[in-house]
Amino acid sequence: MVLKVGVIGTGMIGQDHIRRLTQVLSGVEITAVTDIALDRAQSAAPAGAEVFETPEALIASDKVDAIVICSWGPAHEEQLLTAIAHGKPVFCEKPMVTSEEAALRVMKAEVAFGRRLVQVGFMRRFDADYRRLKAVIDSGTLGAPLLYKSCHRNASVPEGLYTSEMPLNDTLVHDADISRWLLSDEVVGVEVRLPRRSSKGGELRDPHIVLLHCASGAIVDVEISVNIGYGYDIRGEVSCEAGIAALPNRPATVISDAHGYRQALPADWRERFIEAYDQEFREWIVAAGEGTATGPSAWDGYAATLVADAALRAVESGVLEPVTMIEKPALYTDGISLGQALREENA
Ligand SMILES: NC(=O)C1=CN([C@@H]2O[C@H](COP(=O)(O)OP(=O)(O)OC[C@H]3O[C@@H](n4cnc5c(N)ncnc54)[C@H](O)[C@@H]3O)[C@@H](O)[C@H]2O)C=CC1
Ligand SMILES: O=C1[C@@H](O)[C@H](O)[C@@H](O)[C@H](O)[C@H]1O
Repeated sequence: MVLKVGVIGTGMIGQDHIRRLTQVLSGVEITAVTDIALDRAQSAAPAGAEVFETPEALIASDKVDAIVICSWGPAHEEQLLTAIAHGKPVFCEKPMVTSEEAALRVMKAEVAFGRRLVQVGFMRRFDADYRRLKAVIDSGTLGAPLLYKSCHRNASVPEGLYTSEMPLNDTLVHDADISRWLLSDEVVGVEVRLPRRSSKGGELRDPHIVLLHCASGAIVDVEISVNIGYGYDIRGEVSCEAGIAALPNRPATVISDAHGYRQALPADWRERFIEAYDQEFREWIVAAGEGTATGPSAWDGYAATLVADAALRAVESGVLEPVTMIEKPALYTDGISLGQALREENA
């Protein structure tokens, strides 16, 4: 069976996902696209795909079995709710939504539907290096994880379009999600420290140091730098009781010249995570073909949204801001996490 997919939002990542769904992966066909900029949808539409004027019309169409949302974060909620109302599996780029209330509405709709339909685009979980790092931590050979350092450095962001909230509600969400997943923990509090402001990026608040306090007591130390200039540099190192486990540097040709030994860095997320996005969609196509979703869920989207909200509050307050989650609905229960186990043990 070939999965018929409609894509909403044909900007940078929408076009990259259209490329992988048409040129790289099998078992899938793009039958529909839409964008508020209709001319962009028209030029991005693969041969044979219909260009719809609205997301609602695309989602309702019988040409579409499943949806891929690549519009801007604030537009995601309405598009997710429409897809759920039609009972169609939906892949939604991060951030799932941009407020706690919106995340609760999406989960409520999915829970009422009674089956998982939503997969959120936290592609790091599909990256082979992150998967190997998690396997080491889960094996327990290094003992309990105590600290995780996560460096998230973008070469540049578009001046004016990328606002001072976005390092926290658009970029940090990846670190929040990967930390919860790697450490099998939950974030219970967030602090933010603002170092000297980078002169690149005008009025943009950059960089940020964010401390995520986890239920187990582990602390995650995140550097978000969005105008680092030299490339897209993603690092991660977990300090455990009996050793350290770290992401390797990406393999690249070693150049020797008058400047010494060098290895190229990826330019941006498309290059660094190319295989991760491919794998994320491979797994999505299988689940969506069965009328459901696996991988990062609406619950994970909710958890990351709470961290972003707390981080934005922490910038204003300068103190540790608590993160309080609702009880996990049974739809999202996939075994007890380490954080939950420790909380119960300490109760
Ligand atoms: N997982 C990842 O690594 C990445 C995720 N993203 C996420 O993907 C989303 C899109 O990001 P980009 O492609 O970089 O942005 P972009 O600005 O290049 O593209 C967004 C597109 O969505 C369209 N759009 C916005 N609102 C719409 C609506 N209500 N209905 C239909 N179309 C609408 C815009 O006209 C634009 O063409 C964002 O949520 C972003 O955070 C982006 C880059 C990497
Ligand atoms: O999701 C992404 C972008 O939207 C975001 O702006 C970048 O900071 C991230 O590194 C990238 O993965």
